Formats: sequence, C-alpha cells, structure tokens
Amino acid sequence: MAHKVFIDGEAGTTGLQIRERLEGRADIALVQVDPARRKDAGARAEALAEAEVAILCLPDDAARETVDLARAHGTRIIDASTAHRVAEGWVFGFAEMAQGQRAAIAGAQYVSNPGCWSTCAIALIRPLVAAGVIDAGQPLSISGVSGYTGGGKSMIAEYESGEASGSFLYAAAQGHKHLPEILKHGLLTALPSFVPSVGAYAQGMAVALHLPALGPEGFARAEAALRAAYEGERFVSVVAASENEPRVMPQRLNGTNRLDLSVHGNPETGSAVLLAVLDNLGKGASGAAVQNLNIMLGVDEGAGL
Ligand SMILES: NC(=O)C1=CN([C@@H]2O[C@H](COP(=O)(O)OP(=O)(O)OC[C@H]3O[C@@H](n4cnc5c(N)ncnc54)[C@H](OP(=O)(O)O)[C@@H]3O)[C@@H](O)[C@H]2O)C=CC1
Ligand SMILES: CC(=O)N[C@@H](CCC(=O)OP(=O)(O)O)C(=O)O
Repeated sequence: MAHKVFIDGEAGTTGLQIRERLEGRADIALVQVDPARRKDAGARAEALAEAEVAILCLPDDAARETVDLARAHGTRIIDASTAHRVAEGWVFGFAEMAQGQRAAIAGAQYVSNPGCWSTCAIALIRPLVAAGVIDAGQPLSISGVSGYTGGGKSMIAEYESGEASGSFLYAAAQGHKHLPEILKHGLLTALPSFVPSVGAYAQGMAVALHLPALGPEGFARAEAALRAAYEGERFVSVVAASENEPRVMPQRLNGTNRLDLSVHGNPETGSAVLLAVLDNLGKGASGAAVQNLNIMLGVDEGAGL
C-alpha cells in the first residue's frame, strides 16, 4: 500500500518542488487540503491524522504550530524550516554528515532538514574538524552566492516584478539564521564569520570556506579528509578543482540532488579555499527532504531524485 504523505505549505517554493518529486510515484499517496483552507488548523489537523509522514515547508512559527497539531496523531515529521535544526529530540536530516546519521534518520519521529547554506558549510567543515585538519576553535570565514529562489516567494516576487534587479551581500551583522546549525553540526566551538550573497538569477548555490593559513601540507590532508568522509556516497562527491576553475558556476548542479566539493588555492603559500556547489532547491531543500523521506520509509534513497 502507498505511504500517505502530507506536504504542509505545498503552494510555497520548497513545497511545490517536493510535490513535483513525489506526485509521479506509485509508492506515495499525497494527502491534500483544500487550497482555500491551507492555513486552517482544523484542515491541517485532519491531514496530519491521515498521513504517515508530514513534510513542513512553512515559516518557522507555522512549522512549530504544525508539530503541535501532529503530536496527538503520532505523524512523523520532516521540517524544512529553521525551527528545529538544533533542537533536542530532532535528528538533523543530512544523511552523509556522519556515520550513523542515515540510521538515525531512518528511525526518527522528527527530522529537521538542513538549510541550503549550512548543508554546504557543514559538508566542508565537519570532516576537517573530525580529522584534525582544522581546529574546532579556529575562527572560520565563509562566503557564498545563492539564486533568489533561496529567499522564497517574497524574494522571487521582488525579482520577477523588477522591484529587485542586481546582486547583493547580506547578513554582514553576523546574525544569519544558519550560524547555530553550522556551529553545532560542523563540530565547531567558535562561530564562523559568514557573508552570503544573492545573485540576480533564480537557482543554484556556491559556497566558499576560506582557509588562508591551511599550510602547504594541509591541502592534501583536507582533500583526503573530504574523500574519506564521502567515499561511496551517491549524492556527495569530491571533484577535481578544474570542475570549478576558472569560473565557479553556481547553477552547475541545478535539477539534481548532488553536492560537489572541491579544494582550491595555492599550495606554495598554503592559502586554500574549499568550495561546495549545489542546487539550493535540490540538495539544499526539496531534494534533501525527499531523500530523508525515502530513508524514513525504507525505500530506495534516490527514488524521485
Ligand atoms: N527556498 C529555499 O531555498 C529554502 C527554504 N527553506 C525553508 O522552507 C520553508 C518554506 O520556505 P519557502 O518554500 O522558501 O517559502 P515560501 O514563502 O515560498 O512558501 C511558504 C508557504 O507556506 C505557506 N504558509 C505561510 N504561513 C502558513 C500557515 N500559517 N499555515 C499554512 N501555510 C502557511 C505560504 O502560504 P502563501 O502561499 O499564502 O504565501 C507559502 O505557500 C521555510 O521555513 C524556509 O526557511 C529551506 C531550505 C531552502
Ligand atoms: C537567498 C536566501 O535568502 N536564502 C535564505 C536561506 C534559504 C534556506 O536555506 O532556507 P532556510 O530558510 O530553510 O534556512 C537566507 O539566507 O535566509
């Protein structure tokens, strides 16, 4: 029998992309609410009672409300919002992040999908800290560019109406909402500096981790640590630097659930830059949610991806 899945926030950017990935599948039956009642607690509670798994694609406060509504029904949850990424009792939904993470997701009641920026940052930082290539307390510096779909319906409307046009840096005040999850799941003890940007294009992301004092021998150790961490993974790869040189194209993996990592810089001076590229709506959001759903249901992890 098909697994019943409710996407709360199905009309939003992330929700629509998840629906596209699930609606052709014979092993999934989508539970839907009348669009006119999509914000009505009663209608959502009925859907939650019927569903085996609910995927929340909502603002943080609405996601917390849905978790409360679901409690009485025992519905398993995948939350795509920021609300529960460092919360007790929630499993971080990044299967490739650590040994045992996939098994924890498979058995979880509550899974929190990682943010797009944090997926990139954690993927680069955690193996280096775990292998002792960088120190957990070393202040790190991260930058990156995302397509405007990363800002959801409101930012998409700004760009598509012409109200916004160029690119911009943001979060220079060091209050970006992904910093807590980067700190925790990156195994860091010092907050990194993080200055992301939005480019004047729709979709795709590239993130740089700056390690100006890695040292000449650190290059090989960093690449070896990344390769060892993701060996045999289907969606995360360490690729040759030439894939991202001379130009890093953030749209390179659009439409996929892949995350590519690479090591760059000048081995003579020891100044390194590690790069991560993904589709912010793929492995950065909806693809990761579907991957987590597949793991939780015990089906092929790549189904629909
Ligand atoms: N865009 C991205 O790249 C990523 C987004 N996320 C996270 O996913 C979540 C959704 O983001 P995104 O899809 O971009 O946002 P959108 O603004 O595109 O969509 C949010 C959806 O939630 C609906 N909604 C708002 N309040 C309620 C409510 N009280 N009850 C039911 N539905 C409600 C909105 O309705 P309405 O149609 O009326 O606006 C909208 O359809 C956010 O928490 C975001 O942080 C995570 C990773 C990446
Ligand atoms: C371009 C842009 O604005 N991106 C969003 C993050 C998108 C994302 O990862 O989503 P979560 O909201 O789930 O954390 C931001 O930086 O706030």
